[in-house]
Amino acid sequence: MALFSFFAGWISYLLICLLGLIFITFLCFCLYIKYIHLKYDHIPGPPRDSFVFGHLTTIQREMSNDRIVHDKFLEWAETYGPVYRINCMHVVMLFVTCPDTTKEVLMSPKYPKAPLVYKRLFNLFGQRFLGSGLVTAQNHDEWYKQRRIMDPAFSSLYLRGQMGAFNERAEKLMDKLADMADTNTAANMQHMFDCVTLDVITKVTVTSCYPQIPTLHLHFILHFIKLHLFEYLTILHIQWINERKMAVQNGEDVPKDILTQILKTAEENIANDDEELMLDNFVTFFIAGQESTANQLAFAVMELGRLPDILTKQEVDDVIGMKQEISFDDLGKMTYLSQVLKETLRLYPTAPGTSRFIPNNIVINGIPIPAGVSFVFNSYVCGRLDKFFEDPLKFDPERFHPDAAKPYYCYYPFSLGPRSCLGQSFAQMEAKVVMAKLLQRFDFSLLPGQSFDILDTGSLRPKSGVVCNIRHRGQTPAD
Ligand code: HEM
Repeated sequence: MALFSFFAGWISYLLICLLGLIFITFLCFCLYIKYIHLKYDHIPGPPRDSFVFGHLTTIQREMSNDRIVHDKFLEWAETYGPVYRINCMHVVMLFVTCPDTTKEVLMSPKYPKAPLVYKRLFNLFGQRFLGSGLVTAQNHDEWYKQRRIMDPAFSSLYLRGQMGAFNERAEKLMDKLADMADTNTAANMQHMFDCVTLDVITKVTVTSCYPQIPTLHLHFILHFIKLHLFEYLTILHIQWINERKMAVQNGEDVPKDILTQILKTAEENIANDDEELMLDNFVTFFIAGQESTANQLAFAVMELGRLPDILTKQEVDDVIGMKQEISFDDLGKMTYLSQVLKETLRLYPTAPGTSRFIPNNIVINGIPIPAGVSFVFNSYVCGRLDKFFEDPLKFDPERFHPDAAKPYYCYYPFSLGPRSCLGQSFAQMEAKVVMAKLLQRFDFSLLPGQSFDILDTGSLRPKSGVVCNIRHRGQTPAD
């Protein structure tokens, strides 16, 4: 009995100590939050939901209520101006729409990507995801080394050489659409574009290994990728990487494709994690190279389906007529189609923003910003602010007419500066080839009753899937 009371006494004593410790830790954390509030509260921003959680409750409510959180960020930008503050516990994020600050920060290598955001992409669901690949690399020197090596695979010369791949893969999609037109089957265009962009990135990344792929069904791959992304990519990529390494070792003539460049990034990596870096970049290119372009195409078809008065067909007919093989020079001549694609990304920036860590004091519009904070540059918000784009919700490709004034640091769907999208030209060439062939061959109309809402899964995509009736050009609906 005495032994029991002795232990019970000790356990209660330990519990009291533990509770005391938790209380003191919480108190210190609250004091730190208070200090952060005092440091940044002179910056305008919406009222906090609570002292500890800051604006997290509102943000989570927006996300869970099937709305897109970027509309809330837009509402706050309209209310609080070119820089406003968001608190998430002890973290402060500043949403910046001031063009001069956007220029100063994004165009400079001095401001690294915000660790808070990009460290989350290192792993996903406990698995290594983008790791230290190009999008997520934090250290400037390590990133620069990778970027320098990857650049040649995205040079204009190399991309010209990829026109065959873009044409061939887009042609496969057209065949599928022709079947659907013949059988009067509605097409989920988002799904169609998901397949074609996966097909293209696979073909272009691993030119020589590619013949193995057609045996796999692309729809199946897409589903599988979504469920078991990392495992799938890892197995496939290790196989491709090993085959290419062997080819290099045997002195074979290897293509200068993305895979060869990825192998080089690892060769030059001083840290000894070269295998991991290769896989990181492989996953990075598959993710970055597939979804955002597919979503852009789907949004473009959605808007063209909504607004049949936007006439893209005449230009396509004039430039490519009946020919199947679109050339690099043809792409440059389809300027109106470029305007349509640019306007699509203004309203629907499929990768909606970027962020930077600010290690020094800075002033925005006369407001002093103390060092140690992250800036968020949100292209969805900028693209929909009427101070930058008049009547912003109107889809109007004339905004990007070659003679129109260029938007000044308020339009950046591919980000800006040294960390801007490496695949921008690749993506827009691919999108143009697919759209030009689609407009050349088919008329499409949206199935009635679909919403035009946006689904935010990190990248933005049309919620409805953009389901269309497809007809051969000139065929009347009753044919
Ligand atoms: C419509 C299509 C695309 C859009 C809207 C887009 C948008 C972006 C944006 C906004 C960033 C900056 C991300 C950030 O700062 O967090 C980025 C980076 C990047 N994108 Fe894209 N992208 C597209 C297509 C592609 C394609 C097709 C590829 C490759 C084949 C690609 C490869 C990359 C890479 C490697 C980076 C990281 C660049 C670096 O930090 O050096 N993207 N992209």
